[in-house]
Amino acid sequence: MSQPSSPSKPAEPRISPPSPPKSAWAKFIASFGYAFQGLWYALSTQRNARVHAVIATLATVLGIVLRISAVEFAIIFIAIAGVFVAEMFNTVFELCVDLTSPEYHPLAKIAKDVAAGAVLVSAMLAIVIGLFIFGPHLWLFISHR
Ligand SMILES: Nc1ncnc2c1ncn2[C@@H]1O[C@H](COP(=O)(O)OP(=O)(O)OP(=O)(O)O)[C@@H](O)[C@H]1O
Repeated sequence: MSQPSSPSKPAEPRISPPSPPKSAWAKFIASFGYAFQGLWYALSTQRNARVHAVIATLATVLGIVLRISAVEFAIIFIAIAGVFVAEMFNTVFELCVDLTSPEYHPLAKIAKDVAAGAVLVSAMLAIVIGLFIFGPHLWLFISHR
């Protein structure tokens, strides 16, 4: 088992402590703000999340160019969201592990590796879905040229 030379240090979040919102509405609105801060943290610190964002944009443009159906778009968006959600939970696990086990620990390794494996499963499923949806459209597009 190879040990990391120094376990990864999570990027310090540049998020100032929230001041407690007053009304129920203010709390509700603030919760959206916190969620967007989390989304921005994942996109700005995780290279894989940015790669997923680029692939998701390309898949959407390809869907428009190939005029895939609404149902096919819905399936593509579900696949895209699945990969993003897996990547964000992977980030959560990495941060929790780094917080609780900054030194090397076999269980920390397993936790991080399993979380990364979940992202891999969702990405492989997205590739299969992409092949099933775009494959026939691309075939028609190419064969009619
Ligand atoms: N505290 C630790 N104890 C044991 N092994 C660790 C520890 N931290 C990291 N590792 C091992 O190193 C690997 C890489 O860890 P790291 O935190 O850099 O994840 P990563 O997938 O490279 O992160 P990112 O998605 O941010 O690039 C983990 O999958 C795990 O095998």
